[in-house]
Amino acid sequence: MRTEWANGGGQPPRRDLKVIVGAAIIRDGRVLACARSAPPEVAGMWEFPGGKVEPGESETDALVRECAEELAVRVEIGDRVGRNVKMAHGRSVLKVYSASLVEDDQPQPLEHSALRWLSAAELDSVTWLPADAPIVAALRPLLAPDATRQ
Ligand SMILES: Nc1nc2c([nH]c(=O)n2[C@H]2C[C@H](O)[C@@H](COP(=O)(O)OP(=O)(O)OP(=O)(O)O)O2)c(=O)[nH]1
Repeated sequence: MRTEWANGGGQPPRRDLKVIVGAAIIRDGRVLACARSAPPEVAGMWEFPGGKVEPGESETDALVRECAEELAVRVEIGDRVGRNVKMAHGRSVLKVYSASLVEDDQPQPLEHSALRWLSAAELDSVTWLPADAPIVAALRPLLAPDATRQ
């Protein structure tokens, strides 16, 4: 007998699916990229600030918490950017949202080794974590085309 699952995908729903959220913080036509400081295998690669959604937490709440912890900033969360990206053989999924800084909050690299504001033309000047590639592509039209135009 064939089993139909409520998610309609023909796959058993994963109770252990880990959701990782990232914030594409955009200011003056540039996005904030953050260099990971750990673990060693990904140190120096670039990502969006964020992390795991904790049990009972919404994705938006997780982003607000992670941006405060990692960058000491307040953010307002906007629309999704790009698609869900499956990671770790489908055990986790990356979801990125656009975000804006509240007032004049200035990001501080509390957990990253460097921060950079990138225009569309500068997006490829850093090495992103591999899972971020489709997100970076979807982000491009939302940014200023080069570093001089805003
Ligand atoms: N934050 C973030 N993580 C990403 C991105 N792309 C990507 O593959 N990841 C991966 C790296 C990690 O394996 C995982 C997130 O882990 P993390 O260490 O940042 O999450 P966390 O702050 O909740 O971790 P923890 O130290 O509290 O356990 O997702 C991205 O753009 N942003």
